[in-house]
Parts: sequence; structure tokens; C-alpha cells
Amino acid sequence: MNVSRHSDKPDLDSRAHIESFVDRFYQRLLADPQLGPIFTEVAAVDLAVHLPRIKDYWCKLLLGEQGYRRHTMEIHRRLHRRRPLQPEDFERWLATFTATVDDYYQGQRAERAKHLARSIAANMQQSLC
Ligand code: HEM
Repeated sequence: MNVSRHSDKPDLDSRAHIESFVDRFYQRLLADPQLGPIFTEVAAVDLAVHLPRIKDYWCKLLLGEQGYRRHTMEIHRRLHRRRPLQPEDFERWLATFTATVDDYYQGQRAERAKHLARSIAANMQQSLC
């Protein structure tokens, strides 16, 4: 395990860091040829609405903030009916998430974020696919 005390990467331990993380994660998701169109064409998300929700979601999971109160599974179930989410989509989503964390963040909350993303993606995939 890397226990360097001189890392200049921050942890995902504040709303400011989580918001920057989500912006960076979505830059990659939206530019991805496999996943980008699911956001831009299938769901046609309004980023001005969607990104603040994703930021609240991760602030809830990592910081215990109570801002996010929506039915994430139901939203993906609806999406899945329009464009079936495949195992390779989950793999790509998770690889993008993990790479974005590892490129910019380090620490306990960063590890927790990757762990949560992996287990939520596995649950979601199991219940949809
Ligand atoms: C194959 C993998 C995934 C794809 C392609 C995907 C795609 C999407 C899309 C297109 C939306 C917008 C849906 C809409 O507004 O109609 C969305 C919403 C969301 N996704 Fe995912 N997703 C994936 C996996 C995940 C996972 C594993 C998580 C959690 C760890 C997650 C968390 C969220 C959240 C919090 C929202 C916001 C829902 C809301 O409006 O409150 N997604 N996703």
C-alpha cells in the first residue's frame, strides 16, 4: 500500500473536492464513445440539473450530508428500459470512476468512494441485468 506522507493529492473529504471530482468524472463519461451517448442522447440530461444531483449524492455517501433524496435505482430501471445497460457499460462506468479518483485523489474517503461505487454498481447490475 502507498503510505506516502508527501502526496499532493487531496482526499474526497469536502464538498469542494467532491464537486471537482464529479466535474472531472463527467468530463470523461460524456467524452466516452460508449457511455457518452447514454447521457446526451438516451437520457438527454440537462447538466445544470443533473450535475448538482450527482454532487449531492456523493456528498451524502461520503460526508453524510442529507441533500440527496431520490430513487436512484428506479431512475436507472427506467433508463434500462429505454437502453438496456449491459455488463460492459457497468465495467466502463466503474473503470472511469476509479481512474478519475486515482488520478486526482488519495486517502480514506477516496478509497471509500471506489468501494461504494463498486458495490452499488454490482447491486445495480445484478438487479437490472
Ligand atoms: C452502466 C452504468 C451507468 C450508466 C450508463 C448510468 C447512466 C446514468 C444516466 C443516463 C443518468 C440520468 C438519468 C435521467 O436523468 O433520466 C444517471 C443518473 C444517476 N446515476 Fe447513473 N449510470 C450508471 C451507473 C451508476 C452507478 C453505479 C451509480 C452510483 C454509484 C449511479 C448514480 C447515479 C445518480 C446518483 C444519478 C442521478 C439520479 C437522479 O436524477 O437523482 N449511476 N445515470
